[in-house]
Amino acid sequence: MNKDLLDGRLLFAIPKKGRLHEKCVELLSGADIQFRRANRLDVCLVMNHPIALVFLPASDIPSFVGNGDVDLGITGHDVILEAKMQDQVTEIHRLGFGKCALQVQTLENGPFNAIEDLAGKRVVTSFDIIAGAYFAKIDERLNLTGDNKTKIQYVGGSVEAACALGLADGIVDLVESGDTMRAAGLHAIGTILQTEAVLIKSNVPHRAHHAPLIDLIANRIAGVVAAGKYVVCEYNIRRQSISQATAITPGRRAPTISPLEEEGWVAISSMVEKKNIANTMDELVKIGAEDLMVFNLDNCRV
Ligand SMILES: Nc1ncnc2c1ncn2[C@@H]1O[C@H](COP(=O)(O)OP(=O)(O)OP(=O)(O)O)[C@@H](O)[C@H]1O
Ligand SMILES: O=P(O)(O)OC[C@H]1O[C@H](OP(=O)(O)OP(=O)(O)O)[C@H](O)[C@@H]1O
Repeated sequence: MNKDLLDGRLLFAIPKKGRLHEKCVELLSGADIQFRRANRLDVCLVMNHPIALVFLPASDIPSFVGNGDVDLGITGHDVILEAKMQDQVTEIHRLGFGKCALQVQTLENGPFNAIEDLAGKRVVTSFDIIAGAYFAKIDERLNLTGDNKTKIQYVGGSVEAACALGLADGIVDLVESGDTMRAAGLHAIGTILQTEAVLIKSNVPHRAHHAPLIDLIANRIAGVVAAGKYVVCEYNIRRQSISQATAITPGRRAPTISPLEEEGWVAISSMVEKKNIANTMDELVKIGAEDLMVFNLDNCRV
């Protein structure tokens, strides 16, 4: 692509493959950031904003944003810490996907069942910076020095195989459902951190002229994320139950309450967190709510 085409455009880095890619593309579509990516091309122009998307490996995005080569990016919180870029980037929003935990794991029927048991032993991981810092603190606490310190070895993938192959006494790897860990005969003996995908911007000052466009995109993305988190719950209820009903569905600011044509009844409409909706409906039915309806949101600003 001709470099002049990028002049003046905000550069926005998106994971080019892997766990986060598909969700990012959905998020861009929800925020009406329109693009057509030619086959195998890693840079593409957004049609309805002065933005160019740059498709990069998730693990490279923190340093591209942190060094000011691109303005905005989406990647995992874990990846930012692993790249030691937490002071060079600002995490604008958590995005509610790519949620998992970075855990210390050992063989289920093996001798190492606590973090302290692993201190001084061999740990294999793709997160050698985070795991190194974590075990350095444990070594220090246990006064392990020199050759007695925990040995951290980097591998690029298939970390879960390292214990069974006899290469490691423990591993540090991401766990979401736990299927990979269980299939490899491992169990978790400690959690180093919880992570999810985040929208990040560069702290490099020469990128500051893009601030209004960054705010616009960040607000749109926040709207799409919130829309995925909430539903709208509407129901009818007797007037004398309003205070109980509003305690169950307080809404974000307050519920909307409208009179019904039928004497003594009102309709209440309120945003409810999706994960609580089944319990909320049970409680509403118990206090006499009728005609309950739940609607998904396509988009919102809250
Ligand atoms: N099982 C998972 N569940 C949820 N999020 C995950 C999971 N695995 C990884 N992630 C998140 O996605 C990020 C990228 O992981 P992913 O495995 O897709 O890497 P990748 O850059 O595509 O590397 P690779 O090419 O080795 O697969 C991780 O750093 C983490 O934030
Ligand atoms: O707890 P689970 O739901 O099983 O997820 C955990 C697995 O997901 C990630 O790998 P991924 O499947 O993305 O493949 P990778 O090993 O190629 O990175 C991670 O490295 C684990 O192996």
